[in-house]
Amino acid sequence: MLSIIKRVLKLAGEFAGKIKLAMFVSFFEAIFNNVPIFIILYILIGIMNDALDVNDVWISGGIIITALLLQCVLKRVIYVLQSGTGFEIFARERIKIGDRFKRFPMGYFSEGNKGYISAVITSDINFIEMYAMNAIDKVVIAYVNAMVACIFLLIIDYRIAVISILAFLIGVFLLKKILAVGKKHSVIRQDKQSELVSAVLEYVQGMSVIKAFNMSGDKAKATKKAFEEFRDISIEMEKGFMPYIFRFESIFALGIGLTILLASSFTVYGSLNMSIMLMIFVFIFRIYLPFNALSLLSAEIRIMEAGLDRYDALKNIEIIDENGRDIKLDSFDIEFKDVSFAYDDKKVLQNISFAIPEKSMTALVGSSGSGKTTIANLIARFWDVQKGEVRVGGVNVKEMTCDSLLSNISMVFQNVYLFNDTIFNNIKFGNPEASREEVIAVAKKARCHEFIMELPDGYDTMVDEGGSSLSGGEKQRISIARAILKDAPIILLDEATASVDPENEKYIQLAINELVKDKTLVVIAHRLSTIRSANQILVLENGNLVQKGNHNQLVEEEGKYKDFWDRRMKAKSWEISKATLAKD
Ligand SMILES: Nc1ncnc2c1ncn2[C@@H]1O[C@H](COP(=O)(O)OP(=O)(O)OP(=O)(O)O)[C@@H](O)[C@H]1O
Repeated sequence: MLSIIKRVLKLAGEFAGKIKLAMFVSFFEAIFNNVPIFIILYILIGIMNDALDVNDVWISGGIIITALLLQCVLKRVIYVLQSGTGFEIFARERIKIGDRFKRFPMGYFSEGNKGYISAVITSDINFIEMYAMNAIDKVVIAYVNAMVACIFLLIIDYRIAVISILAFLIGVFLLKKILAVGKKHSVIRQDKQSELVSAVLEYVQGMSVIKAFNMSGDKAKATKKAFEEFRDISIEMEKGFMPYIFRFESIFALGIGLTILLASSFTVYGSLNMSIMLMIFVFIFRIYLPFNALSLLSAEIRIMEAGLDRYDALKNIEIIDENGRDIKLDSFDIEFKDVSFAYDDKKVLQNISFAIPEKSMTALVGSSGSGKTTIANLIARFWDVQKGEVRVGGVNVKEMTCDSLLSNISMVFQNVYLFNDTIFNNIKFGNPEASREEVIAVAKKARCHEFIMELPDGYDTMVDEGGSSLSGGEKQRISIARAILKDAPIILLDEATASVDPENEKYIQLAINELVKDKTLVVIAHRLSTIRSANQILVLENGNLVQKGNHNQLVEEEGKYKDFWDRRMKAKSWEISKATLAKD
């Protein structure tokens, strides 16, 4: 119970002072909460012993009203101190973890982990921010009430106090057990919840494929299985701690019963005053009832603890640039020195070496799966190489922070992602400081302005998540506008292979021409004209660099490139003759 308070305080950082102050005030609020009961008992005893005058009654009434009013004031102070604190803490934590995500290796963002991340950032954190402050309050009040009642019982009759305190200690022990059992199950339950989120995400994201291939049955089955597993573990969890809840409540029932029996017997046998007996009857409930409330709260606390465990685990994922420095580069050449790389066990690049001079254009060519995208990803340090070095501007990328490296790089890839925001903000993402005029100027350069102006709200038109409301060509031009705005000296570009209509292709090419002026350009090239105009062509095959040189040099050599070029030229002439035949 107390551990959840410690953990929330640790997480609270600069807000910890406010929470501690709220706890301190809660302590007094709980004390004032007991005052009316003492006074009522005082009045009762006075009346029974015929020892109360009107003055005493007035004073007692005054004390009760003052205590109740003070309690209201303190409640208000607690509310002011606590209100919004949970939301403040977790808004800050979400921003912090969001920043950290940028520094995780890309490999971490697998489908399975996406579900895990979503579950932690949404369900787990939401739950904690909603209930943490309330839980802290209830725990403090329960402990203070029990403490006051124990002290009171010790003062008035040690025999009864021993019984009550014993039952109370056994209850605390059982409460710990309930939490331990609950925590064990909560971990499994929350893992199942991540699996459930992954399954739902995959089901929804893949809906177009599922529909196209009529697979709704199979995929729905997987999602249904995830729902059923989640249901089963939730039921198992309830069953797991039910015996302990039963024992916990039984011990307290036994404690209350025994105390009442003893107090009545002592009174009958004359060793206890009747008024004291009455006080004991009242106070015995003051010990047990708050703890009973805590047993109910234990369900919330164990979910919070498991959520905090998962959040801590997410925060402790090793970031890729732990030892990186913010380095400002003076030059923007790129070098691979004997680089080997594998995705987990899958070897993808073997002993690759090449140099890309500043402000030159290098085309990566090779069959599908030969490792072209991987090379681009390694330049941006989305992953770290296992052997060799990737150097940018003469500096090993492992020595830099991701932010300082990526400030020099723009990536324009085929699978463009647009955020669920306005077109304007999607472009501005390239440079958050840019003015509206600058955004419009780059949109014009990227040949987006015309189609944006035809949208219902122009630049303020909302884009659906992922950009699904725009065509592939339009999305790519927006991503080029974003990159032009960033104005990074290094451009990593994946030319479109997907067939866009000739009109769109012309516009994309014009946009790219604007983007790459005076830049170090690495292009995963598919168009023959791009390949031909590159200063350097790197030919890859199964993760090996098999040839390098410019077009004129490579077509003279026997090898992969000449085969590839001859094949492409043949295909092109075949396409031309087919078009001529069609015209004839
Ligand atoms: N995240 C990943 N995890 C595991 N394997 C991967 C990952 N990304 C790529 N691969 C594998 O690495 C190899 C090289 O992939 P890469 O995307 O670099 O090739 P490519 O030449 O760009 O292919 P394409 O032209 O089809 O895009 C492939 O076998 C691919 O399946």
